Amino acid sequence: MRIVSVETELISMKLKKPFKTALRQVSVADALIVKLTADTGDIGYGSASPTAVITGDTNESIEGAIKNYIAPSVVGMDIEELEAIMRKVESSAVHNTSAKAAVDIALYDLFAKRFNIPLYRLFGGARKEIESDITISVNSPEEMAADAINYVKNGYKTLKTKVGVDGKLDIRRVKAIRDAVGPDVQLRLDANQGWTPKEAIKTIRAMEDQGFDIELVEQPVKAIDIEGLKYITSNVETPIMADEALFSPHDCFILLKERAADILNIKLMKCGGLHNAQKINAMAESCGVECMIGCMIESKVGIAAAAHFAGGKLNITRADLDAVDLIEKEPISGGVELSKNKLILSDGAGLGIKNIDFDGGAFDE
Ligand SMILES: C[C@H](N)C(=O)N[C@@H](CCC(=O)O)C(=O)O
Ligand SMILES: [Mg+2]
Repeated sequence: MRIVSVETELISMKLKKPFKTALRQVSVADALIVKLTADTGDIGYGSASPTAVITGDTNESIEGAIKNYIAPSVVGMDIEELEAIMRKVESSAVHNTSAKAAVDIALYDLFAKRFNIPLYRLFGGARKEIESDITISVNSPEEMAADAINYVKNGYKTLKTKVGVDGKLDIRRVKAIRDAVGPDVQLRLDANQGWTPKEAIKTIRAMEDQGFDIELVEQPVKAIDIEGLKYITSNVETPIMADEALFSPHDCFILLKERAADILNIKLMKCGGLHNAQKINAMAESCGVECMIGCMIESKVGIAAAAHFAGGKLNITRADLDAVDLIEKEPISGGVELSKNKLILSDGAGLGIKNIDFDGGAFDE
């Protein structure tokens, strides 16, 4: 099964409500869909999302990297030589992790189709239902509490609360949510690099003292500040998760060696796809560190790939794959179906994507 062409198409999907973090605000989810076609007519789908404030990748850079660097390195290759193809993708350009992830996902979709099995079974077949949290954008304490109540009504048991915009106000935000939802809902926080190390320790300790019962805090400080991250991890009781500090398998090695975080957040757009995600998860597991699978504001193709990965691996103990529930009108069918707070994986071959609607047409299986 040889790869004969690589096509890309941009889709823009309106969000149900603006998504706001300490780093950015966005109302539309853009995704560059990749379609790999093999000489047998089989198709592999992938997807990349531009999150310039985190990965540095934009729609234009993703499209350019795929067209001019990554696609020429995979066309003509036999999908059964997956390891060799991955080396080519990796060495086609440095960085550009979102573009690499899109092609990597499409390659794994095609590879699993070649052997006619669902992708999660290829990764280990641990489970076919993944429970996700849902994100509460950073807003006023009152608006965040109202959002929290709605999400709990819709079946969510874990709320990922965005903070990182003023430590003192963040305490009021989290208090309002805890008071609104009661003690049985799990709360995790994501500061998206918004605090200094000292502010993080002060804020997290205050939340501990007030009994907010926080499951974990994600990326409290700047991505490059590994010492600061380690300082926080060693000085609070609440578990700390690395997100923007973890892109590559090498970043994972440093975080594990330094014991800078308690838990790791793997995202395909940061690490360059499923190939590196497996390396990161294996390294973490061998050091006794659990991983969460996360996402950007992504298409259902990217979410399906991440969910299939989580479905294969027992060391992925948490999922933040809520983008699929933030989009107003879903243009993609198959891959994964949302049932309240659970993602149910497709048993079709590969990702199980059935159809992708674009404004002017469709990619059909
Ligand atoms: C969407 C997901 N719940 C999430 O919060 N992801 C990122 C931010 C992604 C973005 O800005 O698109 C995270 O920091 O965990
Ligand atoms: Mg995060």
